Amino acid sequence: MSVLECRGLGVRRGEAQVVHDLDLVVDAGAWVAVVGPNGAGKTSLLHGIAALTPVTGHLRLGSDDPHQLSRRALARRVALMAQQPVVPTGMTVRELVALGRTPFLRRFGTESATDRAAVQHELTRLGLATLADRPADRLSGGELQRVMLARALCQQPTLLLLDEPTSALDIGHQQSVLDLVDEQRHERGLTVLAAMHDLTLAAQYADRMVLLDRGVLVQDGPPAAVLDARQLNETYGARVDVLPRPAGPAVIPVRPVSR
Ligand SMILES: Nc1ncnc2c1ncn2[C@@H]1O[C@H](COP(=O)(O)OP(=O)(O)OP(=O)(O)O)[C@@H](O)[C@H]1O
Repeated sequence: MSVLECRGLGVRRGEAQVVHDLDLVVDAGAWVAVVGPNGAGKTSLLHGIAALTPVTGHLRLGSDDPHQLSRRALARRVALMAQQPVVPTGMTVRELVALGRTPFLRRFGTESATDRAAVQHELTRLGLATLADRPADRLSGGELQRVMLARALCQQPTLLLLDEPTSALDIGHQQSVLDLVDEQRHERGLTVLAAMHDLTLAAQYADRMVLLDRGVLVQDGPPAAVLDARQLNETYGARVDVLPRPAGPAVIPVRPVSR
């Protein structure tokens, strides 16, 4: 059963068509990395799927059109960890993470013991327990990124959309955060669609990669097939070597040797 189905999907931003005629079917429990150069349309695609931006064509989450679901129903199914999170002023880390429980709150917005336990659980798992009472607008970029992931996981979604989830993280936190998402995938069949610039890291976690170029899906397959040096040169204008490694291909930037 597919969790996500896009057929002939289009996304416009302002006057520009930024995603064109995109076909993508994602099965339950898969991890699909969305890669491509700056401006390729990765964020626009994720925002279209999360019903934050209008789309054209066919889009289904299971059998539902996300654009027709109520915000509450949609938030119980899909969580987006945004690339540029909005942090309300005056909110603590715990309160910001607790926003992930909003779709589960009872009438009058009261938190249950289950909601509080879910928040504490994610704070602890992401190493944020000691930051819980700090103002959320006074965190480092990497701390905030982990807070936003904790909030998304609190939603207990079926589909997790990650937009550059590790861009501000040091190498240790990159691995621990992606390991944690992968654990959720195996424990409860979470499906992951993640826009990532680090191709080597993306290849280690995703079992499938889709490559966007100027809004068009140009490659779709296992990382070893998509990460081809010639293709990457064509799409990114990058000089790279691609080395086969047991955990997935490693993409190494190559600087021409100067004389
Ligand atoms: N609100 C907007 N109004 C008009 N154009 C926009 C808007 N947001 C994005 N765009 C344009 O849409 C195109 C796709 O942008 P998008 O953010 O989806 O790309 P991306 O692949 O996520 O890029 P990056 O890797 O730089 O984050 C870009 O040309 C961008 O300038």
